Amino acid sequence: MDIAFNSSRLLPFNKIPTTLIFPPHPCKISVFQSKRFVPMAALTASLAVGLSETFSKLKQQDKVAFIPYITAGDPDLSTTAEALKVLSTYGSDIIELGVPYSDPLADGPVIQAAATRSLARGTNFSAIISMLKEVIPELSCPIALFSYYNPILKRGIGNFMMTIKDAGVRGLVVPDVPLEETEILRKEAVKHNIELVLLTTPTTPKDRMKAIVEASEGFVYLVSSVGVTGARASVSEKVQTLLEEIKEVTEKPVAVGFGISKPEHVKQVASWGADGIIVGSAMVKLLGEAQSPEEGLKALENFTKSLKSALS
Ligand SMILES: O=P(O)(O)OC[C@@H](O)[C@@H](O)c1c[nH]c2ccccc12
Repeated sequence: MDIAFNSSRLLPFNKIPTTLIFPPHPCKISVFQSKRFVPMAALTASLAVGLSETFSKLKQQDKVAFIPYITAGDPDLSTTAEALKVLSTYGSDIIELGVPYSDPLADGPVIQAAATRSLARGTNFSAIISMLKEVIPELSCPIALFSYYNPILKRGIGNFMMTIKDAGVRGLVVPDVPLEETEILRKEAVKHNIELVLLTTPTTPKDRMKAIVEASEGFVYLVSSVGVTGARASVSEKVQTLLEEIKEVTEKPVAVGFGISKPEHVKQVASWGADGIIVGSAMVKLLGEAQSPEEGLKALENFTKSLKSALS
C-alpha cells in the first residue's frame, strides 16, 4: 500500500518502522500502517509548549506576550495556514484562531464580516482541524482556538476537546460561556491537556472577577472596554486600574484585548503591567480586505513587525 506520508498520517509509536519503503519519488514515504500507532501530529502536539509555559518563559525574560487573533478561512484556509506561519515567524507568542460562527454576538463589524466571508466559502470545523494538523508542527508558538459555545455543545464537549487536542491546539477561549457552565468545559479541557481561558470585563463585579480569575487557565483575558471587538482610537485608562485589581488576587498572567490596533496602544498597555497584548480586528481587516491573499499576508507581516517592535 503506497501511502504518501504526512504529519496527519499514522506513524509507528513504539518501534522504528521496518517497513519504510522509499518509492522513486524522494518526498513521498510509504509507511506500513498498523493498529498500534499514534498520529504524528498528536505526538508533536503533546511536545509543544502550552499557554502557561509560554507566559512563564516570557516572564523569566521580562517580556510581554504578543497575541494576534485571526479568523480561520478568511479569505480561505490555505491563506490562514500561511498567515499562521507569518504570525509565528514574526514574533507571536500565542495565536488566537477563531472558528467562524453565524451568530458572533461579541464581535464587531470587522470580525463579523470575516466570519461571514469564511462561512460563505464553506469553511467548516473539520477543514479547520485538518489544516491545523498540517500547520501546527511548523509553528513555534501555541494555538488557542476561539469558538462560541453552541458549536462545541453540538459536537459534544468531550469530542470537541479530543479533536482539538489531537490537532495540536493548546488553549481554548469560549467568549459566550457563562461562568456557571465552565465547570464541565474545564473538566474535559483538563482531561485533554487544553487550557481554558476565561474573560473578565470592565463591568464584571469584583467577586465574580475573582471567581473567573480563579477558574481561568493559561491566562486571564481582560477585555479592555465594554461593547464588542473592534479597533479603537485609544485604550481606556481604566485598564490600568483593572490590571491592578486583578493582580491583587492572582499570580496568573493577564492578557488585554479589545481595541488595540497601534504600536502606541501596545506600548501603553504593556506599561500598565499587562502580561500579554491581544490584537484581533486590526489583523483580520488586513487579511480579509486585501486585494489578494499575497497582499494580505505581506500587510500582516509588516503590521506584526510594527506591533512586535513596540514590545522590544
Ligand atoms: O478585535 P480586537 O478589538 O482587537 O479584540 C481582540 C479580539 O478580536 C479577539 O480576542 C476576539 C475575537 N472574537 C472575540 C469574541 C469575544 C472576545 C474576544 C474576541
